[in-house]
Amino acid sequence: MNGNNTPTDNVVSELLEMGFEFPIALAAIEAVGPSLYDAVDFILTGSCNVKFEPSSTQEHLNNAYGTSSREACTSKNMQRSFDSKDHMKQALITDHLSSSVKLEKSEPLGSSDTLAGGFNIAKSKCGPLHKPDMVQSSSIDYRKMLSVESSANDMTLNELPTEDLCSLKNDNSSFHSTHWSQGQGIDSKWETKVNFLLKNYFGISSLKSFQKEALEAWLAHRDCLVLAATGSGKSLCFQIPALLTGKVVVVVSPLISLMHDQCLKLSKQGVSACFLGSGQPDNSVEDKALNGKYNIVYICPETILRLIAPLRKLAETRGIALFAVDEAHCVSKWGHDFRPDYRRLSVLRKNFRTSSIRSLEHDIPVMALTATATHHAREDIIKSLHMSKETKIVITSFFRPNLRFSVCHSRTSSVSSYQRDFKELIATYSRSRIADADSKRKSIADTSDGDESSEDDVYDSNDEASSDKDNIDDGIEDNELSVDFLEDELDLQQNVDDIDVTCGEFNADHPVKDQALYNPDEVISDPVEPVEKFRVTQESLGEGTTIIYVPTRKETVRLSGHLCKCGIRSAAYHAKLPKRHLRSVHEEFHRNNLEVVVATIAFGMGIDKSNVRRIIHYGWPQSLEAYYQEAGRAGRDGKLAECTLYADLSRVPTLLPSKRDAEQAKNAVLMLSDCFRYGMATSCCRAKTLVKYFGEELISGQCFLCDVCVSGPPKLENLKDAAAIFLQVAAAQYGLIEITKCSYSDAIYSQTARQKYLERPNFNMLMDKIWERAKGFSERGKLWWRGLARMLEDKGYIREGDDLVRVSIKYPKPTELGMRFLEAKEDLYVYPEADMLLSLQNPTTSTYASEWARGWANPEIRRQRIQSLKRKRGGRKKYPRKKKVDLKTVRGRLKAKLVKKI
Ligand SMILES: Nc1ncnc2c1ncn2[C@@H]1O[C@H](COP(=O)(O)OP(=O)(O)OP(=O)(O)O)[C@@H](O)[C@H]1O
Ligand SMILES: [Mg+2]
Repeated sequence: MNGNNTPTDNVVSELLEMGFEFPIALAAIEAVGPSLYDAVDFILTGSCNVKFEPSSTQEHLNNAYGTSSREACTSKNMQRSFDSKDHMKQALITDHLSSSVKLEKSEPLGSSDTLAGGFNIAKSKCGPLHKPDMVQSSSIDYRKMLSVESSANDMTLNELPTEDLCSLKNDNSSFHSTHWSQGQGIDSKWETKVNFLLKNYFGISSLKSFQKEALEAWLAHRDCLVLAATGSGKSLCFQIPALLTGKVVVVVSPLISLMHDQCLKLSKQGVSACFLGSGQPDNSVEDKALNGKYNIVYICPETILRLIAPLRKLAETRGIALFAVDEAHCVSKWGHDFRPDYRRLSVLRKNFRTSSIRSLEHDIPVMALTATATHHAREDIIKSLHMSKETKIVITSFFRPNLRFSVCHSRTSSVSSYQRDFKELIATYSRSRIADADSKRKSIADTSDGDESSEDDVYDSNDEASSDKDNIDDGIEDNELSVDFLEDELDLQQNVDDIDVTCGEFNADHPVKDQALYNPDEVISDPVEPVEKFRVTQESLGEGTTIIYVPTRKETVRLSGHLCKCGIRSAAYHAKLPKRHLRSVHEEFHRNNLEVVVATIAFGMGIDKSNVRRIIHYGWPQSLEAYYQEAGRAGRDGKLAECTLYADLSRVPTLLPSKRDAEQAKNAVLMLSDCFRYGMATSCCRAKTLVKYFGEELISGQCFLCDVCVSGPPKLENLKDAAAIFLQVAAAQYGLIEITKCSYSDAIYSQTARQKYLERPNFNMLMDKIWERAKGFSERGKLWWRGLARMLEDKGYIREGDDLVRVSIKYPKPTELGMRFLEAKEDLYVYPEADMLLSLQNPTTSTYASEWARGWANPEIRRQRIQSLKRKRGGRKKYPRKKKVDLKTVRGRLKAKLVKKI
């Protein structure tokens, strides 16, 4: 940040970076002064704390977005919001945990310093443990949170006072002693014991087969790599060993919020746990963890590297049953979420083996778990973690039979696209709200009124046709990043912690006692269920929540604003927003108070909410790994859920900026390229493509649900002639064929022209030649040829002339295989892909460069072109003219900055 900037300048730039509009940022600063924290509060919450009731949402929106934002920012409204600021201020660091938190007035709270030390969870008042909103309905007792030591802290399985657990204790006392030795007490009956634990702690009737395999590997003291679909239940594989042995299980996890949520869940299930993040260490929680007070200790990779020595001690005293590396794809440079610290976890293997700790009978096993790792990534994980040669690899099907995948063309990010693409979503939520309880009649009336007007306001069906046409961009190759992408988007490459505590402790609450509460219907279905269940179904998706992933922070704010305007309870989520807001969004989402969260990929790993019905990607994801991981957050209850990718199929996606070395950059392009091909495909089942990417063949051959399975592929075409011309032109340019052999009449170039292009003719040059010479193909736009070139490249007929890796070929050079195809004059039956179909639906008269250039010499043509350009400009966003700005005033300086940014 510039040293000359005033505090106001800095706050405004920060707000702009967060995605807020300039006038709103200014208005907020005028209202609350140059405090970033207060300004964000002011914008996001208006006159109240973040609430997502329809009325307040509307107000919140009016304050934050669009034309109404200006009205809302009148001094009266601002004053009202400002007056209530104190009311919404976060009093304590832990306030963000839950709005259902109950403060015990009789006992004053300590200072926030004390609170930062950690917190204990009181007994749950919630219902069955496996209820999706169980975590939300809990209450946190701050009195207990403040107690330095709770007797429950030391509670082990043996001491839990329920009848069931007493019987468990009697049954399994041998393996709950502090010095339980792996191998002792675990006999052939281990499965019965595990089933007992499953029922009592997790409300689950039996292990899935992959969980059983992973546990068997652990029992045999083997390292294990578990690859199982998102939401399939990988956590149990490392939670059970802690309960079975009474030893500690250390889990490496990448995010504090993820660790926090898992600890909270475990405490409800009767398992004590804590997490140790990477911030300022809290010695009391850390000490207790290292003294073996908790069954499960979650640690972020940086911290575990710091704690190797005390962990070795722990291994010798209470004992460590297992090291689990969760979200293990973070280890791999070939993965989509690489974390350098994960790579250093090989220290675990080195430091916790019999050769380095004498009292150990066996090396402490390492279990790595992930839902998304290709073959390459798997090898990398095993190698990087120094896992043993005997590592057992447990793989389950990646297939999620209840997910309906589809791809739609959309320009995205333009308001007209929002109106068209989210019309159905808005209608769905409006309908479900209208069908709500009578007691909410008033708010229903408000909402439906709002919807009607908003539809009138925002949706104009006439607009659809015109914007559809606008949507096709035959200019294709646009590798330049938009202004939005040029902002600092580095954090988009990573998930974000929406919690600002560095550690926390969670004591075991009572596990489920009443088996009658256990409802098998609510348990997630096995991922390899027969597909018949969902076959040919158009059943409604039903109620539930939606996550929309967008590529930029600005867009989270913009799209969420649009949805709110249309009456949807929606909120934005991205890494730059204050943690308190993020945590609040997280919780309101889990409580079903929010219908839609519009987020960057910061709304990340480990979102374990059962009723997410739709995952919408609004813009190209960066890899299929990331896409599948994010899509996997839908339908965890086993019911039908939808995963839709809206992308501009006429444009080649670009990589978001990030620090990458040459190898990573190459790999990132390859991953993006696979993603692009997934979007373009029209003939292969989406689910099949996705699981194949992870090395699995779909047994049923297709999912019967996705857009391709439902609509079927397009008509098969023989593109032999087009392919031949493309290859001939390319081969002639490279001098690979005798010019006289060209089948089209005048493909002969002058020697100088040939010389000029000989070195490396690019795709556009080839297009000019094709249109110039092969008149029969003039109705096929560049987009169509781009599709054909991609097919030829995939078949190995052409390759990049400069040997660089690109998402879409730039310098097509025929290969030997391509030349053989050309000579053999073979048929080429293919299904046209998405961009080819798009091009044919919106034919444009193709002009080749030389003709186009000559046009400028003709005054009449020149006049027409200039006029048409002006017309086009008129219809587009008008950028502010460079006005003279007064650099002496704050407003002037900010305006100058804004104009510069644009
Ligand atoms: N054997 C089982 N039977 C029924 N439900 C189970 C079983 N094992 C786990 N589950 C449930 O599956 C849900 C998801 O579990 P978990 O969070 O461990 O998934 P995951 O595989 O780690 O997902 P992710 O890849 O997103 O991290 C949990 O609610 C859990 O209770
Ligand atoms: Mg998990």
